[in-house]
Amino acid sequence: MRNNPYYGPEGHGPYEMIGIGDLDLEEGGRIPDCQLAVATHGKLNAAKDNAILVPTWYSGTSKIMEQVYIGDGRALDPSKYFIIVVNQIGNGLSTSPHNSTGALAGPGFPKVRIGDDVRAQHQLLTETYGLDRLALVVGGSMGAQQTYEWAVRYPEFVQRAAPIAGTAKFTEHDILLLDTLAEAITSDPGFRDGSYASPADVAAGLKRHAKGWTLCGWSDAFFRAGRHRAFGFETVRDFADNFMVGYFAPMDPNALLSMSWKAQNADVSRHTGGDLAAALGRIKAKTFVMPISHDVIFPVADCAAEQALISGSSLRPLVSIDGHLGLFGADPELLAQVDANLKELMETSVD
Ligand SMILES: CCOC(C)=O
Repeated sequence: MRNNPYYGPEGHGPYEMIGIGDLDLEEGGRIPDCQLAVATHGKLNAAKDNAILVPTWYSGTSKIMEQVYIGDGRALDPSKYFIIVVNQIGNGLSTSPHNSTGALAGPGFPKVRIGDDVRAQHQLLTETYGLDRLALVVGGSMGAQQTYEWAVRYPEFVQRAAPIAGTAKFTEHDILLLDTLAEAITSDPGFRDGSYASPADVAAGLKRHAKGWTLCGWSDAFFRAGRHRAFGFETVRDFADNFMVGYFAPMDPNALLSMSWKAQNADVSRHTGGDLAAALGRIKAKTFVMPISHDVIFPVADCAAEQALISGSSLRPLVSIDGHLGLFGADPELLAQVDANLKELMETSVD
């Protein structure tokens, strides 16, 4: 499926495409002429010390980060900071299965790791913007995985880190969860091992994928409180069959599967031969670990266990019955807690 119309500036702009040359991948593949879709907000100051990096999460793009987290008066305030939102490789805007050609197209797209994204982002920031540090790296879910990778891989570069609703090493439970969600797609005969002509051919698989995400992305309390009605849907099934199915239906299955594999294999202890404590011990950034109270994918306990291994860090649970997809910003109290913590973190001086 070439150039899925869902992934364009109309729905996700403005952003610019920035080439970083050939990207050799940790798994052995190579992306020739790798293109990153980048959205910036605000201006880089003369000292080049007001830059904030915001990576993107699974299924998301720079657009939702702009809509939900960035604005005058917010913690991520473009009038104070130069905010760089980089779309992860494989998310449909940056180099991805549907916009690649030849052997890389569709099912041929190579395995991309979190570390590949972070190395590509580091190259972008140093070459395009001339940065030698980041005031903050902040991201949700897979954005948190990239935040941890940044803080471990480039400890001198990252002054502050705010992983929201994510972990540095994906858990066994979560690996099984994403296997199940991926199989919901690949078990659709219309998927044809990734050689489908259009996402519409994989509608049944994407629908099952969406219903799985309905179960793990929100919380039982969210539905019990009738929060789905805030989205305009009377019943839980209506919310699942319309909002969630409608969300995933236009997306490229190979892009989703590329990001899913990436998420499953997120593990900063790759830097230290499997020693997670040693990897997290490398972090120099002032770190606020910010799980969401009712998140069933990245429970507070999983995030707290990692936070305990990061010197000088602070556990800042965000209370919201919305669960993991509280990230989408439907709970204003969650966003208020995010901003209060990020503002406090940004006021924390770093040597
Ligand atoms: C499992 C990763 O989920 C997101 C939303 O990134």
